[in-house]
Amino acid sequence: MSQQKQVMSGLRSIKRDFSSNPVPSSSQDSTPSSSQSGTRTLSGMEKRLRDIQAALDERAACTEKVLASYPSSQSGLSSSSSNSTLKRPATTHPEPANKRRQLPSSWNRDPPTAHTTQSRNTIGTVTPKTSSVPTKPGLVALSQEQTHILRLVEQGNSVFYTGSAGTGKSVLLREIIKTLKKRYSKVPDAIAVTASTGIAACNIGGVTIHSFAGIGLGIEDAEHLATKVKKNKKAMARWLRTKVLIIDEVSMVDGELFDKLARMGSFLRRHVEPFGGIQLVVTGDFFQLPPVNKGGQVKFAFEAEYWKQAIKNTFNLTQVFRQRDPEFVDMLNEMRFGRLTQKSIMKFKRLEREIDYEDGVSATELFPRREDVENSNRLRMSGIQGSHEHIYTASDGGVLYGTDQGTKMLANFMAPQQLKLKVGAQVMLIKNMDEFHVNGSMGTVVQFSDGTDWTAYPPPEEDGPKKPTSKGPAGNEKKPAGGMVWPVVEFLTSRRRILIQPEVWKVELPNGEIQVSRTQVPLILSWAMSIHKSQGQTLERVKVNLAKVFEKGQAYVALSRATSLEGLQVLHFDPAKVRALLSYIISRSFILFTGQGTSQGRRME
Ligand SMILES: Nc1ncnc2c1ncn2[C@@H]1O[C@H](COP(=O)(O)OP(=O)(O)OP(=O)(O)O)[C@@H](O)[C@H]1O
Repeated sequence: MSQQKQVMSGLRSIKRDFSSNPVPSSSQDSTPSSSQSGTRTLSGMEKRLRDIQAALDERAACTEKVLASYPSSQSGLSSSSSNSTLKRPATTHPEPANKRRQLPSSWNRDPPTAHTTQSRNTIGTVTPKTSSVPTKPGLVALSQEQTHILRLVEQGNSVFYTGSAGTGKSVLLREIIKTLKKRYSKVPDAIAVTASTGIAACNIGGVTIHSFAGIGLGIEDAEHLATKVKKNKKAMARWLRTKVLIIDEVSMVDGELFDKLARMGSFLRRHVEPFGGIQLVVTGDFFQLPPVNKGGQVKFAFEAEYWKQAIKNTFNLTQVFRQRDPEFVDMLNEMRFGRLTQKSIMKFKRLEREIDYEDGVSATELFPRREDVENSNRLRMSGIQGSHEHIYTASDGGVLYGTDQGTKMLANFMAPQQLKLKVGAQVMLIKNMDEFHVNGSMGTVVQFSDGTDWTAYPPPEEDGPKKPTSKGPAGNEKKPAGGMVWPVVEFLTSRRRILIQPEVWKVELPNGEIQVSRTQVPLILSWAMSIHKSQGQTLERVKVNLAKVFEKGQAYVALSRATSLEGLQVLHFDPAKVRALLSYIISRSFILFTGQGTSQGRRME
């Protein structure tokens, strides 16, 4: 029975009930449950929580009204419901595919499927034609709550949706972008896809919010910035033509910046509403990485003056897809909300053990600093003896190529400028290929080949003549004279050997102008990875040394990348480390918008 239980996270309210999830006195709890508040004198903080709860209830009621107006027959789900409350889907969700937050260029070329997302193969493999290409697991059917949000966006509503790690925010965002781009296919520049940071922007094929707005560092006040934009034809055109502004990883958007953009939009578009009436689609998890603190007090976007006015619909995705073990989901949620029970603390501490992976593919160690990542990967590479090193140098381009800005943008790509590989190197795929080989899939380089004797995957014609498949044993490198050779990777989960050829990444403005592009083999060394780059990633084997984690939110981001407790090793677990961001958020009452999460998925009623 428990295996059938859907893994849920988060509430849409603080009206939670801890009776089935008691928090012992030893827990890290600092926020009262509302059930307690009615029975004794309320503290100042409790009163504040209660007041904001009342305000939140009002807003939720408004959102529910909008939902209720949406006809259930359009949900596209078998278990559609006209009930305004977001319900748990009636059916068990399909097998989650390991995907990371990225919108590969190949994604856009997919034929549109009704509210399903499917990655597309672009790379060769040795898989013989007879092995049928599975399609089902790769089809990610949006859950009911994801579909509701998509519908609201389609109806032109400004929306902020959040959810704990692994609740499918990125999957939904990809679908929203795809749907909107299709709808506005005849209106150039209508959809602006942006994110708070370069890395996050690259992951969704967009630009940074600064870049979109044309504000440089954005230090001046809104009036000055607007005057600056007026003198910049391209930036001005973007502001005027944009119909929908998408902002991903909003937790890292500074509240002051949000207000400046809101005001700029009003000036530039001569429209009294924040952002000049542009529809907003904002997503992120405020419990993950916060805005970069430039010395002063951090102000989150939800604390911005115009936040409430700009975004009338707030949602919390509750169904966790990344982790399927309810115990792990609960542990992560306790951590997210700073309510770690003694039991969970002990459980996390027990994850210090070494894990011996018999297949030789070790866990990806997540580090806060890039230098540690590079050193770790370099050390492991140099430990591989007797194998020739292949160096792949990226081919870069775009209108900003060669400028400082362009160089910074290129540095945000997951794909490195120079990729050094050997037979035996542990790698991670950084593009989606098919349902089993996705961004985040781990494997080992087993040989290099020019690809002449490899079949395409999936085969172009089911009944066509079979081409010979490469059967080179691991380590048997083929180097045809004068030709390029590409790495062949044996993937951990599928056990398939796939020839990996270059792919293209682009930073593109809404008008289609390519700011920078990079063509590179879509692999990175994966013995180690930075926590920043891991954000949005789904990893089966993860190792984190919490003694090295220093930034707020990093511990939660790092640990929540793992799909299971079995594949997670945690060194120096310290509950204090994971509390840091929470105290930030609680002090700003954001918890009220997200609530307590459990595997049961309690919601606002
Ligand atoms: N509707 C769905 N059905 C099945 N699997 C899904 C669905 N939505 C998301 N997933 C899967 O869940 C995993 C996590 O999804 P995703 O990366 O979108 O979550 P997220 O909320 O963006 O996480 P994070 O905040 O940690 O980046 C992925 O493997 C994704 O394929």
